[in-house]
Amino acid sequence: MGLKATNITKQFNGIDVIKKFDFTIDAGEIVTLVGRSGTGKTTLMRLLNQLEKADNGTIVIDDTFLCKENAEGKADYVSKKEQKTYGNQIGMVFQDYQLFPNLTVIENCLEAPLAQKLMTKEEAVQKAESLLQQMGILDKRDVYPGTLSGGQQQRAAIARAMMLNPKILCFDEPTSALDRDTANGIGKMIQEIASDGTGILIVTHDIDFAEQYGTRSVSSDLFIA
Ligand SMILES: Nc1ncnc2c1ncn2[C@@H]1O[C@H](COP(=O)(O)OP(=O)(O)OP(=O)(O)O)[C@@H](O)[C@H]1O
Repeated sequence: MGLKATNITKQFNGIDVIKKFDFTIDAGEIVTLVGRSGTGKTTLMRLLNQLEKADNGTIVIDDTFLCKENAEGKADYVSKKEQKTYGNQIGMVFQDYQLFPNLTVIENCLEAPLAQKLMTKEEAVQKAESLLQQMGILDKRDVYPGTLSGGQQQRAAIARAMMLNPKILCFDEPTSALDRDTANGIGKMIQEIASDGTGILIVTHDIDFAEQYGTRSVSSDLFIA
């Protein structure tokens, strides 16, 4: 069980960035996506997180499809409602974290589940507090993101991304703005999350980090092989 992307093709301006590529993330594994600059790592992560659309192929998490390859090989996207269901199975932590600056840390966590009416306020607060505790920043629950260090913002972004218990959690360059000690703290946190069965995808240029914390590495040099 986990994420399965099959026969994925993505072009920009008629040029293949990803061509007929198969990719999986199993429950509990930490897949690191490494490779030269401009080879499509971020593009693949954006496809899985609905920020770009695949031209061809199938993307599914467990039994929840985002798109299915049709008879002509094109990616047929499911309805908007079903896309939302898929979206709740996957979370993303952005390189610049993208926390809402005008909301406190806990309000950042509450936003998606309450906007989608997926939890009561009490349930959401309880879940957010427990995640902030796990991330070691419960004392920061009522402050604004701008007052946090980079590592603390990363932890707040992870808590927010985990509010809906995603089966897959993606990180774009999680260590790029962090010193080595802070990066190791995040690496251990990621291992802890994976040990509960969440599948992890990490796009990174940090080879040491990938080797230390990844359980499997995929090279984007293969995307158009
Ligand atoms: N929205 C877009 N429109 C046009 N071209 C794009 C778009 N997004 C990405 N590209 C192109 O797709 C290619 C792959 O970009 P991508 O950012 O996925 O690579 P990457 O491997 O993540 O690079 P880096 O390691 O530098 O972050 C690049 O040539 C890029 O210019």
